[in-house]
Amino acid sequence: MVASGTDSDVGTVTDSQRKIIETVPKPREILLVKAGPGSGKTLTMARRIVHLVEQHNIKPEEILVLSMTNRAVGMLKSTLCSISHEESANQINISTFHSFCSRLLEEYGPPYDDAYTKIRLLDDMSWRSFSTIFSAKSISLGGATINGNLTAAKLDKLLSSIKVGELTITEAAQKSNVSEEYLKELIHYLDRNGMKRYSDFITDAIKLMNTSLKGDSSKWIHELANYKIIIVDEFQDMHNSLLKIVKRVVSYPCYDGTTKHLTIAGDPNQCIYEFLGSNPDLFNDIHKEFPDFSLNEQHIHETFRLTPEVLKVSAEVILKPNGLLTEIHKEIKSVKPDGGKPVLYARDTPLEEYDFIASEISRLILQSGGLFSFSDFTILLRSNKEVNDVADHLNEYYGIKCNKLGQSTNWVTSKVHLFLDILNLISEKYGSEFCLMCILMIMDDKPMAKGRISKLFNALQTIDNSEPKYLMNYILQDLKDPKEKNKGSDSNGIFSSIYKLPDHSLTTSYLTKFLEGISKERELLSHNQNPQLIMESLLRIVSSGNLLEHLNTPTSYSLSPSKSSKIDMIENHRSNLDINISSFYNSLISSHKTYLAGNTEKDFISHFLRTYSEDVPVFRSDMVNVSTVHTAKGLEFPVVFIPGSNNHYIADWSSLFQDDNIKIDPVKARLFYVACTRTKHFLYVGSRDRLKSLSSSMNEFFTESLPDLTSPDSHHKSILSNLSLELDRKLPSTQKISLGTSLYSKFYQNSKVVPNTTQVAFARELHINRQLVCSGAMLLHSGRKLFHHVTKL
Ligand SMILES: Nc1ncnc2c1ncn2[C@@H]1O[C@H](COP(=O)(O)OP(=O)(O)OP(=O)(O)O)[C@@H](O)[C@H]1O
Repeated sequence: MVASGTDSDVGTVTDSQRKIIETVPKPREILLVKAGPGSGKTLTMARRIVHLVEQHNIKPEEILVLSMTNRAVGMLKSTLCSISHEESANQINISTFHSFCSRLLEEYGPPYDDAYTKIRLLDDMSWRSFSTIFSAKSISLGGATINGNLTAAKLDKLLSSIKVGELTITEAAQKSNVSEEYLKELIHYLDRNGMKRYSDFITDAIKLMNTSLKGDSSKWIHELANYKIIIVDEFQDMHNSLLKIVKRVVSYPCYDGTTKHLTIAGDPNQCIYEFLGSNPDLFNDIHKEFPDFSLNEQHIHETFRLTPEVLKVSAEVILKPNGLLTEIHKEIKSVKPDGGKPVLYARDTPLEEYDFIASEISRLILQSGGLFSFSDFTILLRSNKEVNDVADHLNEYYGIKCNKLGQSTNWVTSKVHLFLDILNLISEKYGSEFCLMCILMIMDDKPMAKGRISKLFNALQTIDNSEPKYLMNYILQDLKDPKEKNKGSDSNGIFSSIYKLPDHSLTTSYLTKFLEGISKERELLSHNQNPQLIMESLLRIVSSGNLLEHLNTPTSYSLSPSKSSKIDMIENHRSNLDINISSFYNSLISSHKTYLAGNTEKDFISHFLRTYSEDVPVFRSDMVNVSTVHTAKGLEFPVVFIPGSNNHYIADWSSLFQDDNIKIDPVKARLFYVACTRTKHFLYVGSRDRLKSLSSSMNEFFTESLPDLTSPDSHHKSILSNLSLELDRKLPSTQKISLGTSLYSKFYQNSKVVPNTTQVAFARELHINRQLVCSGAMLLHSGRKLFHHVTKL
């Protein structure tokens, strides 16, 4: 039942939401909120927070909210701002686990351990460079050459096992037959420079919390002892190390001697991160994790997103046959009007399937008179490779522009990562000399470059390196006056003795110019830092020396055999480079917005260097969304396609639609459940088999008839009015709708519908498919033009 919502504190919520919102936050109790897809968990948590502050006298700084993704954090923050005063909403600490841990280490770490004064996130790309630089057959150490015998992958594995405590340094050295001293040096180097991986943040934060409790209460971490309420959203995704954080924070003592209250929310059937260690049974076993806490379990009984028909498919076709139908999923009711059965379509080849998707998109846009826009459509796939392939294909053959969700930070793993190394040097962050080594590797294009870098690293272990900028200053001094190398401190001249002139004059001159550029741009950016100025500085820096050439050259260019494939490679690389540079710039812009909205960092570059990898999807009305199911989690869209017609190429969901005696597959079922519950209105499922050849019960849930927006009877007319209400958009004029409809039919009649191609010989099949593709492309191309025409009316 939807409540009328007269209470100004609680607002328009259902009875079950209201009960959760108003539950008294008892100490040493867990409020366990289990709720299905689209039940408004985010809104319920936001309203609970407001209620706690306004009705239970809880101060905003006594509440900590932890979530898995930056997107979930953003959604909760914006919901909170919309229902309460922005000022008090901003006082509540809502963080992702990683940003909570890294901030804890930076803010509270130094009094306990000096090591916490310098923390730098080592992303995958830098970690790879680290492993590459320090892996070799022979390694320099203490002036001698020792047997290294390490590939980059092997070193990566070794260091990771040491860091997570699976192997001691001695065991790792014995296992891989390398010098223990060398491994020690590398670990020491990472520690000394505060170079941490994400997993280190979690382990170190737990260590810090434990250490802080060793003294009396005056030594406790103030912020943690102050929290009375901990709220964790998307609890089904919790994996072991994150659960450890929750347990540590919840059991952290309070100054007033009470125990904290924990509210957790989630849907056990949306647990799709088992490969990272999350466990769908955690919800049921929660008492084992918190044995001293009492449990108060509550459910939300409604879904605001799913139509009754989609809800039925999710419960009866997906959950029930796979043994996943629980009380919550049985109880849940849709508050929405009927929306028609989901469509199950079968096509023989991927091309036919794309043609169908492209035609449906154009049909719905046209027949709705432009009520739908391209970004209302989302295609959900299982892997990033499928996302890329489908997006490229739709773009190339049908002219559909695609927004690949979750890939807006792809630049992080491209050559554009160089910009991050430069920004680290500009801001003189700890560990920035490692960035300088990475850049030196690019500048030194002579054979044995890696050997020289590791020699430099080894030699540098002996000099005073307590300052983050020591390497840069040191090299500058050495470059300026190499004659001085035998004077002054012992360390003088190391660089020029490794990069000897004249052999390395080019590298030396590149490096000199580069370092001068860094000093100059640092000075300029010390007055004002905004995305445009930063971008200009970066472009000026890379324009000198060979960095621009490095950016412009594809990675495996020199290995490519023929001239024509080299040209293709360059073209492909340049267009990707364009995309990556503009997405880097977009990341700067969106990070700048969050920086201006209030943060703790002293300057914008520091803020950016901490948050650059956090991806918040941006929707573009002229682009269809293409995404993996994992990335689309937590999102909702008006129309969802889940391709699956061809099992050679696209994820094969077909076993889910077979009779119950087919093997139960809960992992696949949960993934499909997340996918199909992203839709607010229409759901299209691709299948290898026609509906009539599936078990007869499937007719009850699916249809092969496409949603009809144009039928003149009142029922169908109401589909468009309902859509306009739900999309919160004005219903297009009758003139627009009939124009779109007639243009669509005119075109549709002209396009040739190709018969089933399975029996046609391979060549002919290709030919026919090609025709089909062309007709699809023309259809959409005209659709696009018509769409603009219709919307202009
Ligand atoms: N009481 C309510 N009245 C009307 N709409 C609501 C109410 N509560 C939530 N909604 C709407 O329901 C939709 C789904 O909410 P939300 O995204 O929070 O669901 P969720 O439970 O987090 O779903 P999922 O687990 O699938 O991510 C949103 O559009 C939200 O605005």
